[in-house]
Amino acid sequence: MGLRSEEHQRASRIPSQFSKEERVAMKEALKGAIQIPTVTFSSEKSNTTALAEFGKYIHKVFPTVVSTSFIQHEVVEEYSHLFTIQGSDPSLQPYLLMAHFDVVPAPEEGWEVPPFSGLERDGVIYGRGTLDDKNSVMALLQALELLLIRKYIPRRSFFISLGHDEESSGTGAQRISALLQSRGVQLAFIVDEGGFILDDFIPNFKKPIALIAVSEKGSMNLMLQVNMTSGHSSAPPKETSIGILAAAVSRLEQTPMPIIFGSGTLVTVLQQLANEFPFPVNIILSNPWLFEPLISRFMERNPLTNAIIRTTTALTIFKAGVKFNVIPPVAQATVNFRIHPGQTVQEVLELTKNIVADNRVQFHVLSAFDPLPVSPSDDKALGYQLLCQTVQSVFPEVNITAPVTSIGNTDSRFFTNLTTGIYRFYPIYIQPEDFKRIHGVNEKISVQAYETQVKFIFELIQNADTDQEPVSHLHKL
Ligand SMILES: CCCCCCCC/C=C\CCCCCCCC(=O)N[C@@H](Cc1ccccc1)C(=O)O
Ligand SMILES: [Zn+2]
Ligand SMILES: [Zn+2]
Repeated sequence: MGLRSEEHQRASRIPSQFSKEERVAMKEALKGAIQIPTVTFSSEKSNTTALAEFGKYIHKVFPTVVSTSFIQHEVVEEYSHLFTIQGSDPSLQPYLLMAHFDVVPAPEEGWEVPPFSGLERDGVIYGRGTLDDKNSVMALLQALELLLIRKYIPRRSFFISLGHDEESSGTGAQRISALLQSRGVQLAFIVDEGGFILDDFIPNFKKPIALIAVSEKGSMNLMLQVNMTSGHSSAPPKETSIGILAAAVSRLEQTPMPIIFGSGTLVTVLQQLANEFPFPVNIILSNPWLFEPLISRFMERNPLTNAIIRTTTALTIFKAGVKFNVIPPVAQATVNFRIHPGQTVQEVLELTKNIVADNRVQFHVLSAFDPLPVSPSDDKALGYQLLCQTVQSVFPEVNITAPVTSIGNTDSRFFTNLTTGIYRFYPIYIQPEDFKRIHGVNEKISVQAYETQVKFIFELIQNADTDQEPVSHLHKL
């Protein structure tokens, strides 16, 4: 794709090379960020002292960003941050880079180092938020700081949105989206957390694959409730609220939602992978419809690939009973569904009621949204192409880039009114065991991976200064 003439790019390009002092400063800045325990416990409870401290911290470590005349910094919804970087060419449509600095809780059990210590061991920084998502927050500001120090003036305007409550599906990013909308902003594209460079994941396949998420699964939190008469445990009824509810949720767990294979990004990934395998795997992968049962059986075995082919059902909360000799009148359970792009909230609700098939069980939808629209990934999709171009230059060993659907949700879902091009991508290698560390124990990032993430943003911002305008796309579903 002719994003911009090579000659023009070369002339004004700032090389992504950082001095030893800069490299030390950037890793120390990340460690400092990890040490601020910006924990979101629930939508009602977060560490607001830490959230405020984080705001002061970014002022301290990125002095050039906050003092540059063409950058406006606003605090939104008390703790979130919006940076507006005014480009020199107002004819170019702006874009948005997003991340969040709240983190999920990290009880110390099982951690090799305290989760908020930011300790470095053997070239690896440990701590909650090193992958999700303080690394991205810090890399965005760090890359901008380094560009500004080198007197870089962007041509294309852009925004940096740093949310404070992504982990509780809060309002920080929503308010930033509303603010941009009230200012009449339309964006060329958005980049948020999500996809990554998958490494050593597929058996007997050693090549890395850059997965750029062009959509997100939908979600539903459904509360199931059973009310029965309470009483003395010495003369129990034949069935209790707990027993009926336990049987209902067990049926849900034992009856996975149907496999939906047909549409969208999965077929594209498989077809791209097909070229990399010898006979007969190449034939199987390039004809996914024909070999659907075989491929599905293989994908079902791994929780990550299983999540790609169906709506998932996760039993996450179970509440009943207060005393060993009292039959509780009420039992409640919450089920978290991640909805495949081929289904809707309504369809999943109906299927769930049919699986439970017990009219003593009541259903209460606590929160829900349908799968997100699919952003374009063709050769005219500016955001997607810029990410591919930057992957190629920063990770020359990665030859396969493919669009996927994110199995988790991101703050970018609140921005669908502002653009059709929403891409979710961490420019880092993730192996299966790293994936478990996100929201798990011993979350960590190597110093080298973090430096490369900064380099990626440094390059992406410069690549975005292309004359190319995005072609208007309708959302594909
Ligand atoms: C052929 C190989 C295929 C392998 C496919 C792997 C595809 C993986 C794609 C994306 C990875 C997902 C990254 C997860 C980022 C999600 C961040 C997150 O945890 N979000 C929370 C947000 C949330 C939402 C609603 C309420 C509270 C919090 C989440 O989704 O739970
Ligand atoms: Zn995250
Ligand atoms: Zn998260």
